[in-house]
Amino acid sequence: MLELISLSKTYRTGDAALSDVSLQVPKGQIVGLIGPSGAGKSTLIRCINRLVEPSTGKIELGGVDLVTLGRRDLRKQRRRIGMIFQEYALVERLTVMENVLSGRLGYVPFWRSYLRRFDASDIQRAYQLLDRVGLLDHADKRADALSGGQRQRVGIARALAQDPDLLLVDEPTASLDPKTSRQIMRLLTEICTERDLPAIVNIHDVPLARQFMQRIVGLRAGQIVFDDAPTALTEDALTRIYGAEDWDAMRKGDIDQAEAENDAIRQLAEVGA
Ligand SMILES: Nc1ncnc2c1ncn2[C@@H]1O[C@H](COP(=O)(O)OP(=O)(O)OP(=O)(O)O)[C@@H](O)[C@H]1O
Repeated sequence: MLELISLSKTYRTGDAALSDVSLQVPKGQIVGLIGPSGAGKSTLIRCINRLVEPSTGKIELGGVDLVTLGRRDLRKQRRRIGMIFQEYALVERLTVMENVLSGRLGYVPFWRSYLRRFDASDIQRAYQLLDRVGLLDHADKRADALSGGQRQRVGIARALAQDPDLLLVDEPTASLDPKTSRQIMRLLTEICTERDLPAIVNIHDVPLARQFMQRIVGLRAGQIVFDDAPTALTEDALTRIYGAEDWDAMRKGDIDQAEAENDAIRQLAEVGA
């Protein structure tokens, strides 16, 4: 389980990005983090893996407080946290297999990682993970030869190669088309259930969050203003999270996008007819 206890972060500039945030994410639960720009979503995720130092509060993962760790222990604990990024963060010139194996680098001694020598068991596991994300046939391809959706699948397999106790996922579908986005979200939710993994997903797309998340946490100005099941995410709740003006604009954007998709499907059907 992941537990945030009264977490606050004020940047040196004086920006209070998080104020007294408390949150428990049990094993196997996937939580969607939504909120307007500047609400503190990235700061929250970055505090958990200590890319940003929290100002006050505790972050416990399976009972270990991540905030007070020294450098060495922090490196060890970071292995337990799998990160998945919007822009995939793959090494483009390496193969799919090598990218997945890089998830093991925190576990192998430096000289072996330098020579990129991995145990047979690591390699076998990487094949299993590639099979799970549907990329077994692409193991030897270079990462830059893959589509966006395939790259994100490699990103997921790499995070799982770490054998993580937590997944932190930063806008995983922001660079993908709507259909591929749904496939990636489905894969992520299935994986969290199968592995009993807690996950926090920073997600801008409200309809996608509603469709796939088990729980939604809404941040506004660094505070949790909504924490409930997707079914409770009413227009009122969304107005509370985003403010009336922004939510109206977002809703209109979603309707325009859905209409554009329907138009495209209709036109394609007409061409095919
Ligand atoms: N490195 C930094 N130094 C100073 N202030 C920062 C820094 N990073 C973020 N902030 C401020 O902290 C607040 C929260 O920012 P954060 O990036 O966490 O929000 P967000 O919800 O992830 O926004 P977005 O959806 O636009 O990515 C904002 O006011 C932002 O300006």
